[in-house]
Amino acid sequence: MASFRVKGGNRLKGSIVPQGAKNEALQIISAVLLTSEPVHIHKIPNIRDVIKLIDLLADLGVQIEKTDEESYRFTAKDVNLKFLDTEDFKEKASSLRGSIMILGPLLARYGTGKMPRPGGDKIGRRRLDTHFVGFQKLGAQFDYDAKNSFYTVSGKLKGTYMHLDEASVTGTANIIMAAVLAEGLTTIYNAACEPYIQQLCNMLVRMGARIEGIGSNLLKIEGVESLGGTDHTMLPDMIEIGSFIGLAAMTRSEITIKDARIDMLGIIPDTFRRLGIKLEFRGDDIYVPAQEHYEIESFIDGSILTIADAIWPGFTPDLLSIVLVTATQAKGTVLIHQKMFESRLFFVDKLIDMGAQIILCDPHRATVIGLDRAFDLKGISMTSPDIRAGVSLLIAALSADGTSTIHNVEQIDRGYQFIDKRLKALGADIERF
Ligand SMILES: CC(=O)N[C@H]1[C@@H](OP(=O)(O)OP(=O)(O)OC[C@H]2O[C@@H](n3ccc(=O)[nH]c3=O)[C@H](O)[C@@H]2O)O[C@H](CO)[C@@H](O)[C@@H]1O
Ligand SMILES: C=C(OP(=O)(O)O)C(=O)O
Repeated sequence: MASFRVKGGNRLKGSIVPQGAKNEALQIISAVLLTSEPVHIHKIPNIRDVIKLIDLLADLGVQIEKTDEESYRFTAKDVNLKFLDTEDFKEKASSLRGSIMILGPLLARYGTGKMPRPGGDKIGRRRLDTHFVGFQKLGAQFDYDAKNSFYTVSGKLKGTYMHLDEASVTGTANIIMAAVLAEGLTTIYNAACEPYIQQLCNMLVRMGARIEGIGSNLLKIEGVESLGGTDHTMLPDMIEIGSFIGLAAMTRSEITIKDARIDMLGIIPDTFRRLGIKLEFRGDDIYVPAQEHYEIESFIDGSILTIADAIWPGFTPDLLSIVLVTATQAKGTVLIHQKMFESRLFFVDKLIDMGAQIILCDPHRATVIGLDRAFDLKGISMTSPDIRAGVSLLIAALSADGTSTIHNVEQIDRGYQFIDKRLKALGADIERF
């Protein structure tokens, strides 16, 4: 188990380039299984979950060539489906959430797909019903071996109308990837439409898929016989961008986030602005000036601001922990409402130990009463429970008085590329041990 030793209090300064988006990469890399032709993908983040997925594809027989630091060419000509029956597959596929998205492509192209219960953050119940109900609606047979938590889907797919019970991100991606090769028209209503999904759809269209409604919650997909190769470049990771905004505000730092694709950030910049954080758009860069104080807005009627997660184009749940930690040094009060996940707010105990004023109202809601720098948080020893809580604790530690130790930073490495090295380059005092 790796750890970070963080000496807080340094002001950071400089420019940082966001990595390619983690959750987009997991979809896009899965989609290479849909074609026998080469798919050349750029801006692939060098993070644990993505490396694990690439390894899984290599085990399945996909030819993989690293063409530069952040680019790989994938050719899924001869896929070895026997690997799906091995213990090795079960172990590897169950170690990340994103692996679930190889199911749709395998089912569509080979008529069969298997998967153990996938891994990912332990942040509450994470059901997969949307994925499997969608596959079944497309005509697939579904079997669940409850004893071994093993899912199997098989059959020839036929387009249909479906209204998803929830706008699941990975569920929508999986169903889209199945439908592009199904016979006839598939209509997906209540589809997720995150930038990750838009990017996936745009890539599939370049591969020859016929998809209408990209960016909306109503997708119409006319199945085609086969798909060809393409080139694809990942968007900058919007969750990293939000994390850097929070980090800059908490540590009174002046940071420029380069090439942020501001047009794809939705409500994220305005949500940080509601905490009182000043942001300037300079071309496609986001400049965050050093800020001694920032004041949380109230609603127009004077009531306390609530920041809640919602499906896109609402505010992503993956940034709520970062908003929460950032609010601890703001002036004012905010209610953080994590609607989607049940166990994502428990990390606030550690912030409370550091001196933050937070009331955990219930598993979904926490009220943060900002300290307005009346005093610094103090460094403590803590363990990173999940990827975004981990980064929030890192931000708290970097702003704190004294030294903190954060254990289990593999959680952070799942989604933030070389984070210690990149923050050190901005002046952070952080050691991995
Ligand atoms: C690998 C990957 O891409 N992971 C992301 C993906 O996970 P993932 O695709 O697993 O998440 P889902 O979108 O399926 O669901 C997330 C949670 O929200 C709930 N839910 C979802 C939709 C809805 O309309 N109502 C509702 O309550 C689900 O029951 C679940 O508890 O999307 C999540 C939601 O943005 C992100 O936190 C994860 O980082
Ligand atoms: C919850 C997340 O990831 P995963 O779905 O891979 O667990 C996340 O990226 O914040």
